[in-house]
Amino acid sequence: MINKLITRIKETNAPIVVGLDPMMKFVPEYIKKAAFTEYGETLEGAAEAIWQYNKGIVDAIYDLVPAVKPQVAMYEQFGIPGMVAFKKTVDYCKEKGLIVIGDIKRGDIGSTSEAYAVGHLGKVQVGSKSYYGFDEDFVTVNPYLGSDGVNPFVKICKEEKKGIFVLVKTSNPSSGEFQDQLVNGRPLYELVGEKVAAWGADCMGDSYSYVGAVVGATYPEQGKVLRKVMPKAFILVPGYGAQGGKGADLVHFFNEDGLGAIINSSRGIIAAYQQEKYAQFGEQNYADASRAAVLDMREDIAQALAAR
Ligand SMILES: O=c1ccn([C@@H]2O[C@H](COP(=O)(O)O)[C@@H](O)[C@H]2O)c(=O)[nH]1
Repeated sequence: MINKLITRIKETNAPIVVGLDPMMKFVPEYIKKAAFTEYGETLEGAAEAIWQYNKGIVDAIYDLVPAVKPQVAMYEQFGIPGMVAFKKTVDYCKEKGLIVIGDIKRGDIGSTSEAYAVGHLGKVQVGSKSYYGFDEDFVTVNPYLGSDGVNPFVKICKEEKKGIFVLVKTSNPSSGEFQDQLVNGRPLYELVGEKVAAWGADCMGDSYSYVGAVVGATYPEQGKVLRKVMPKAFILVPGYGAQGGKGADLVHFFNEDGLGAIINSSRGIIAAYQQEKYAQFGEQNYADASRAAVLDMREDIAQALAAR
């Protein structure tokens, strides 16, 4: 899957992942109205609304980008109907040829991590049969329980030819509270970066490992260091757009080959129509606004890379 991701990045010329983080406040009124008319103001109604909203966005951007990243929390808050909408979104994106990165941030003791890995990347055994659960292509993994929380994901990735992105240095303001703590004089995120390189060493695709990392665009200096610590890890970079990250902040996340990073934007793209810059599209054309935002993001990144 890492090879496919790289091929699609080259084909689209867009190292971009569109974050599918649907919030009800982003869903246009006409979509909510239709969903609530059919299902009432219920969890089912909300789930239908976010599914229809997602579908509109995916139809508008699927030819421009290699990948999408549905954030499971945005679906989980609507209980079982929300998780059905998550699965429908995963399947629809895959039908459209998109690579799906499930932002699930899981990681637990080994036996529990194994169940998470089976449920999201692999197949679960039921008697003599086996079934895919959510069946994303990549998932995000929280490594802070140590190797036994990560290894089950790596094992399933090997079997299924899928991949993971391991949280190394997250984009949020308080990420330094623990991640920047010095251990033997070095920040913890650097040690985690070294572990990512080690976990990924025997998980190589043609040029990059399918054990990747998450490093926030909001920490460009740390990104520069981590790029060197994990030269073969693909870096998923959230924090662009709504969290303040800009094209110029991203350049050090890429290797000299122009590859090695994929930049996420969620709110900045899916709720573009609510921004002044794209307001002319209006609510009815929210998906066209998302398409315009992807094109602008692609240009921003291309300019930043050309100027480095
Ligand atoms: O360090 C991290 C890890 C994950 N995320 C996730 O990415 C998106 C960002 O959304 P925006 O709307 O583009 O800010 C969201 O799903 C986060 O949970 C992150 O932001 N930082």
